[in-house]
Amino acid sequence: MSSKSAMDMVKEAKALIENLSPARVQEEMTSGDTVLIDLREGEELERDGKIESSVHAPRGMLEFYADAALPYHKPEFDKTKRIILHCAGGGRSALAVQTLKMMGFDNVAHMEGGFKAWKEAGLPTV
Ligand SMILES: O=S(=O)([O-])[S-]
Repeated sequence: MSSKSAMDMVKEAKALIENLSPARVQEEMTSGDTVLIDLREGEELERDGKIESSVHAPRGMLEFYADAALPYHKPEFDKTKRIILHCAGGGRSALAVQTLKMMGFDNVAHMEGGFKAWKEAGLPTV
């Protein structure tokens, strides 16, 4: 079996998913019915800050947070809502979009470039 690098997997994922600019994410957030999920680790949020309206759900638990049949389920993982994922640089979130799609989330996208791109665009953090 041939093996793939992490970056091969991210590249393949990005070709199949919705990649949103930080400006587009901000725009969608003002519409009210969009959930922004931050997949970074707690230490990253403490060190670098966060986007105010985001919900923290570290990627390691993603499948368990997203599965409504499990006690770990987080209500923000709602298949009827628009969900946008972000991480630090857009790699983890691209892979996570694919995972959520496999789990039946149809309206899910990620922020290209992640929190770094959001900050570089001069958008607000807390
Ligand atoms: O997954 S990452 O792009 O934040 S390193």
